[in-house]
Amino acid sequence: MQNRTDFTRARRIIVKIGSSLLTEGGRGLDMPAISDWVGQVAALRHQGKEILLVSSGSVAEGMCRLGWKARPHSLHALQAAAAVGQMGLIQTYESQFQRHNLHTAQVLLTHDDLSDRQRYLNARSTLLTLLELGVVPVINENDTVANEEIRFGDNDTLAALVANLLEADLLIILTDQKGLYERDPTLDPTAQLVHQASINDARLGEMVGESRSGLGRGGMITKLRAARLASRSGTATVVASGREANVMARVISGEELGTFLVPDVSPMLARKRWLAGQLKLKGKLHLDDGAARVLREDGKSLLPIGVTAVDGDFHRGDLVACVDMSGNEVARGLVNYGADETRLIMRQPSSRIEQLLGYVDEPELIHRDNLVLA
Ligand SMILES: Nc1ncnc2c1ncn2[C@@H]1O[C@H](COP(=O)(O)OP(=O)(O)O)[C@@H](O)[C@H]1O
Ligand SMILES: N[C@@H](CCC(=O)OP(=O)(O)O)C(=O)O
Repeated sequence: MQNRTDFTRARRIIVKIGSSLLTEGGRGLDMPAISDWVGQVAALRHQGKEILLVSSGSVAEGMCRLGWKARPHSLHALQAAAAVGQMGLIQTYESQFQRHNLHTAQVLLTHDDLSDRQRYLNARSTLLTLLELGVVPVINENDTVANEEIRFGDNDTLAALVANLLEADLLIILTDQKGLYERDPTLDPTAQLVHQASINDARLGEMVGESRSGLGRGGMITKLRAARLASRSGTATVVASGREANVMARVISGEELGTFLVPDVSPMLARKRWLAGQLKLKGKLHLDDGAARVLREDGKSLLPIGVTAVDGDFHRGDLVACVDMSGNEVARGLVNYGADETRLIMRQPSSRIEQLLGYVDEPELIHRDNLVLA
């Protein structure tokens, strides 16, 4: 997505709503505002868009419920506030989405969940299943177990990691400013809004500053970093004001709102780079002619029935090569079953996986989204 007009084609969209917006100056959740954003998400969902909300606000709401005036410094006090506040946050979203006949799901993640290969696949499958079911996932950091993160409280990064996890088309970061300005507008009211910039533009780093609201955490620094991270999966980022009327649909329609941080690669190239770059091959799957053909020609997922032999010792989430009957590499990808399990289910239809293993993770051995052709 290199132009705003491309956003009309965006199908999978992450919307991040920051603490600075969600809480009315520390006086608890801003219910009318939340009701409005939920209405916007619901309208997009009813149009067939897949929307995931990354919502902050647990610490701020917890502080309000506990009657605390200042953000505590102790990690455990922050974690306690987050645990109390998350209840209010999720209750609010659930009741608001119910009015639009939509189910929500609470998903609490830590950064570790997304760097561990196995948990990465689990999180991905769960979120994709929720989207297929028409549910709107409401994601926040799992503050009860996160330690460093809560101190920096950075849901911008979490939203970018979710964009990577699901190869989202678009990440919309809603905050209390109209976008990214040349300088912090709360310090310099004459600063101009940046409408569009490449995420590689080195000048951006000099423009962004920290949060000064006392509620938000990362300021624009983490938003810029998040946009760079999101671009690794080819995801485009727009930073815009959550107070702008009907902001989500207007951004998606291509209207020039906020700051568009243009990614430098296409999603496909990004995925290839990612698979090629950070992972070591852990094993090899030998494919029969039919499987090699559907992978090469139809871009299909690899099913166990097309595998004739397995080399190596690998686990769910590891990178493996797929070779044809002459030993030529067809593709490589992240495997859904470990080597021993794969040996049990190879040459078998997916319908037999449960009978053979006692459970089913996925019907595919490698999902096409996790597969890159050689
Ligand atoms: N160049 C900039 N443009 C806009 N805002 C900036 C910039 N530099 C720093 N900021 C600060 O970032 C704040 C938004 O970040 P933050 O408070 O963390 O919000 P959120 O809770 O939405 O993540 C703004 O209110 C502003 O003070
Ligand atoms: N998980 C914390 C995160 C706070 C946070 O990241 O805030 P921000 O990115 O400034 O919106 C919470 O819900 O309060």
